[in-house]
Parts: sequence; C-alpha cells; structure tokens
Amino acid sequence: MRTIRVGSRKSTLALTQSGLVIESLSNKSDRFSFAVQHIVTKGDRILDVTLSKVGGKGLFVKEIERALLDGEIDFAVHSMKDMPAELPEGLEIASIPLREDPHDVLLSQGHKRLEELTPGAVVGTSSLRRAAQILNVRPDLNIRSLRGNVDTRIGRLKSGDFDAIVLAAAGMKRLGVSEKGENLPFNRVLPAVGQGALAIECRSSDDELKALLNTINHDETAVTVRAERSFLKRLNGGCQVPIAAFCERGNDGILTLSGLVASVDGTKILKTVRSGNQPDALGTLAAEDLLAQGAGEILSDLGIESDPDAR
Ligand SMILES: NCc1[nH]cc(CCC(=O)O)c1CC(=O)O
Repeated sequence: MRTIRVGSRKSTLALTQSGLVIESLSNKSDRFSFAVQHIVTKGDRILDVTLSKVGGKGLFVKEIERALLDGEIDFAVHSMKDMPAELPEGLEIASIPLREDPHDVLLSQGHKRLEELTPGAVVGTSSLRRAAQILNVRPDLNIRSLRGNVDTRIGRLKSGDFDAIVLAAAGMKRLGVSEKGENLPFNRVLPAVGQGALAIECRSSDDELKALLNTINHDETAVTVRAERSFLKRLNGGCQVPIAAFCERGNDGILTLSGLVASVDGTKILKTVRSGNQPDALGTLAAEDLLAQGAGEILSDLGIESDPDAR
C-alpha cells in the first residue's frame, strides 16, 4: 500500500477541499492511504497588505509547488482561481473535479441586494475584479480592503465594520456557511477564471498517482476551465488583475465563454462572448477580442506587463 502525502494550506477552506478530494479518492481504490502535510504560503503569511500590492502571481501556490518538486509531498489541492496561468516545468494539473457554484455572493446588513445598498455604503473585498465590477454598476459605493479567511470576513460584516462583503459561493458551500446572500448574476459580476473549481497538482512523472487522480476528473469542468485559463494566459494576467471569465458547455457540446477586463475603478469594462469547440483556441480568441478593444492599455495602466506576443 502506498501512502500518498497531500500538501495543504492550513486554512479551513484548504483543509476542507483537501479532505473532500481524499474522501473521493479513498472510494476509488484501497491500494492507497493518505497523509496531510501543512504548508504555509506567502499569501498566508502576509495578511496586512492588499493582495494586489504584495505582487507576484501564485502567492498561495509557490511554496506548495516547491514541496512537490522537492518530493516532500505527492499532490496538492488548490482553488483553481489561485493558480497562475502557467505551471513550473515538471508539474501538472492532473485532475479537475466537478465544479461547485461559480457565483460571487453579496452578504449584507439587513440582507440588502446590491441595488438596494444605501448610497456610499462600505463594501469589503480585496479582489480588484469584484471591486471594479461592483463600482461599474454602483460607483457611489466605498470599497474597502478585506482580507482573511471566510470566517474572519463574515465576522467583520457581523461586527458592523462593513455594510456588505463579497465571497465566493463555492467557498461558502464547501464550508457549510449558512448565511444567506445575493448570488450576483454573471452580467453584473463575472467570476474569476476557474472560480468554484479545484486544481489537483502533482509531478508529471508520477504516472501511478495521475491514473488515480484521473478517476475524479470531471470532463465538462476540465474543458470549460481549460478555456478560461487559456483566456487568462493570453492576457498574461494573475489573480491581482480585474480579469474575469466563465465558460459553459451547452447540450450541443459547444463551449461559450464570456470574458472581461476592467479598469480598477470600474469606469472601463471590456466584454466579449465567444463560442467554439476547442477550449484553447476559444480562450485565445476571446482574449484577442479584448486586446483588440484596448485591454492591453488597461492591463498596462496597472503596471502589469501584457505582452501581446506572449502565447
Ligand atoms: N481568494 C481566496 C479564495 N480562493 C478560493 C476561494 C473560494 C473557492 C473558489 O472560489 O473556488 C476563496 C475565497 C473567496 O474568494 O471568497
């Protein structure tokens, strides 16, 4: 029997996600046992600055990838939206299980909807993507930085520090958070690339483990997320850029991707909707739509390099 070492951040969400994956793998084979190893990442250590100011992509994944490459752990479960567009040589996303609800949720004092918030209300989020899209429809709102795990953030809403906060539905559902909120529709707030999906990362050379992980891969999730990540890659963005995308596969098998790039203040929002069969080509095409509309200038205004020749 092989013991598989699973690297996980220590947050409740990370441990819950790792636990869910281990449980479904245990149901597939009894030739393996699993041991969880805690890893502290840069994103966990730096809590006092807005994530976009910390800089660098993949704040939550770098240390975990080093542990994978050094052979200290065998696989890791990440939130897909925390994954940079490109992985280090020698590692791969071997499995993408069924996606959870990809929406963002507005939780507010008195259960007000986004449209009903008092003018000037204080909304907590550290996501430039959420801030930009909310400001686009409600430029009067005051966006304030709010970091920390899901429980901390809900605590800051309850204590009255904020009139509203925005969280991913997926995280709330996986943690069993019972608070009721408004599911923000995609035409108001389009989710982060990969939101709601998990990425199971391992060494490309570990064929035995890859075969096991493949048993919990969900084809539709994997294909749609692949299109979203191809879009992200063409725009050369990380989680600290107001980039959003969501791809669906229709009953006819056709993929439809909605993508967006916004200025941080929400005054400029470029959008595209494209359909196709091939996820990589579709993501690239949608990104090139936005580049043709001027997305390059928006991204470079942020001081983030957007190399039009990067593939
Ligand atoms: N940014 C942190 C993070 N990374 C993944 C999730 C939730 C799970 C998901 O979106 O897949 C969250 C919390 C949140 O955004 O509220």
